Amino acid sequence: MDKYFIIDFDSTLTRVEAMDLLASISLEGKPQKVAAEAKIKELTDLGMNGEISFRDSLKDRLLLLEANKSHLPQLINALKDQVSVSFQRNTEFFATYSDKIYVISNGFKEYIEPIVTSLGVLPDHIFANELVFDEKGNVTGFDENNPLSKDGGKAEVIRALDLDGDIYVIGDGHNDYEIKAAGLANRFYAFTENVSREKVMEKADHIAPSLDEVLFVNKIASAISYPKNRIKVLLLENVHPMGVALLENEGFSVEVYPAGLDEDELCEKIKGISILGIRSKTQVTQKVIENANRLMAIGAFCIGTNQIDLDACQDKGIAVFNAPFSNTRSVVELALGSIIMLIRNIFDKSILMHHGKWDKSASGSREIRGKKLGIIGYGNIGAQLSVVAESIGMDVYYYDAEEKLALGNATKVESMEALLKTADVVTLHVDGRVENTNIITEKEFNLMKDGVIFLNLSRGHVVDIPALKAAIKSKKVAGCAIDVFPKEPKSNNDPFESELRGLPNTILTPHIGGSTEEAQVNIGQFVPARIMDYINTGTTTNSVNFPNLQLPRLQNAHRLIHIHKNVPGIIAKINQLFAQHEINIVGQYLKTNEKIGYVITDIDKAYPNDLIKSLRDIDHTIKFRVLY
Ligand SMILES: NC(=O)c1ccc[n+]([C@@H]2O[C@H](COP(=O)([O-])OP(=O)(O)OC[C@H]3O[C@@H](n4cnc5c(N)ncnc54)[C@H](O)[C@@H]3O)[C@@H](O)[C@H]2O)c1
Ligand SMILES: O=C(O)[C@H](O)COP(=O)(O)O
Repeated sequence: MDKYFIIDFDSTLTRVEAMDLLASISLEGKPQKVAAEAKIKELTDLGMNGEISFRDSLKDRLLLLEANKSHLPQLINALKDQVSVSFQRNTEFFATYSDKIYVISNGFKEYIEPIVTSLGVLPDHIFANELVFDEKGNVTGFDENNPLSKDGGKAEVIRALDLDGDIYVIGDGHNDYEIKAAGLANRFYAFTENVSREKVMEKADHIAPSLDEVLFVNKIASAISYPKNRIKVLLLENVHPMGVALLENEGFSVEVYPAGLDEDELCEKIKGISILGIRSKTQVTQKVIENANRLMAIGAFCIGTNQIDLDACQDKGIAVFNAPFSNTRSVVELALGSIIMLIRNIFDKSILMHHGKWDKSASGSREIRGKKLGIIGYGNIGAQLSVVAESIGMDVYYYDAEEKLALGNATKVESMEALLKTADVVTLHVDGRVENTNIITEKEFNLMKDGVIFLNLSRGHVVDIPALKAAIKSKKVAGCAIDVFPKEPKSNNDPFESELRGLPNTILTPHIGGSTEEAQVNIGQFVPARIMDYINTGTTTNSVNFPNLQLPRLQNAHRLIHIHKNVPGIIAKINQLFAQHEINIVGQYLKTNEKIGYVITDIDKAYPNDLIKSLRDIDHTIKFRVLY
């Protein structure tokens, strides 16, 4: 049975309503422009939702337009840039199926024809209204005999066409659904790439966020390997709206959740999800990964990735990305600010003031100038803090488990013990690996100077909290700032429990070291960009668990992405298959780490179907996908 595609024009084939665009041209410079444009939009929506008769909507809009023939070339030019993105990329569909595609619109032929014929639609497959002009070229109305100027006109046109085959209607308006309602179409696809109308979507057989989706469900070759709307994204823990918007604009189906989820909840939620976005709270455990049946990538919208079982992800071919330095500066500023507040006992003084007590005294208050700052963990945050602290006069010492270049005049110390004995202020900036659990216990506090200032803005589990409490009570620690806790509430609605509550000169902050507008915007841009690069091109730059490969843009080729266990002979097997099938390799890229191999092969477009199956079937294959 032949399939015919009936495609609407305004807001489906183009991103805009052409009459809105015409209004902005024809009313340019006129005082009534803003009001008339708003009214035209309102009338369009009422008509498209089926809330007023189409003919009334058309008449009223034309009256408001005050259009003239001379406005049309400008309109056509503007419309050329407004062809819907998924239609632009699927010109091959128009070329291959030109005898099966009809554009039927209640708009006007005068501007529709030049746009859709340039896509490859046949002139005699275009049905639309026609404008009527006076002798000065002013639009005075429309051809009232044209069936498309009447309610139910689209159905009438299709009936007259008497097409022998299945009829699939793609449109955003109620008037498109009416074709199906009249019993003239087999399926109605509510097209939502540009506008989503609830009332129309309710009636649809299928919601199509892009033309690719229609082609995909009809098993017609599309310009992209997989419709983006089928890629489900779950974003937890209040990821910044910038990140949400970027992923939505990419066409993914994004679900947002404000808090973290516990293991069991996530095991349920993760099913069917292709991209997971989290922050520091959500534990992505082995069990979660076992339940993740479609997961391709995880974005940690933060620095730390200790909350993710990276090995389990690797074993399942799930790439993990983070934002390694987007909030570094924010943590540094909070650390420095806290040091000043603590060394002057500001918080306790402020609390007294709020209780009406005036305690003016210099006793126990000091400057930070010349004090010895001891940084444990001289990574991105530790090193930046070193520079900033030195610039306001602190004497910086650091200890890192790895060899690190001293910045400015900072002094490298050979052991943590030596650093603890030296520093007036000890600040922790180590990463959250399991081995760092309780690296600061009673023993380490005992090594510190009496009256030390202590900060932890790294991870909660690195400090033994009862030992810290004892050190504060004994005045070994004169002040501390703690931003991270072994157990943190799941959301802002859950209570905060800690032994540290109520202790003197103790600044407790709710894990906000990286929570500034600037940092969250940076992260909201950085992580989606890495994820989209990975999904669209296979690029793994900045992945924390995948071999890092920066890949060129894919041009006129198919990209085969093969993730496998790093065992000998896989590349040979892949290339053997290409040779057997006489496939021309355009480019090949390979990188391995201890556990996995990542091979990308760009090949000529033509390849037999069984090649894909053979590649998937190679022993030790973890994941395989094709991009084009
Ligand atoms: N409070 C917040 O909101 C917040 C924000 C951002 C980052 N963080 C946390 O801050 C920490 C530091 O972040 P970063 O970006 O600088 O990380 P990083 O990976 O750049 O630096 C960590 C450094 O610690 C060193 N290190 C690890 N274990 C050590 C140990 N036992 N002794 C000495 N050195 C050790 C590493 O060699 C590395 O140089 C991380 O735990 C991160 O999760 C917290
Ligand atoms: O790892 C980080 O970047 C910090 O711990 C911040 O985490 P958050 O995004 O959960 O605040």
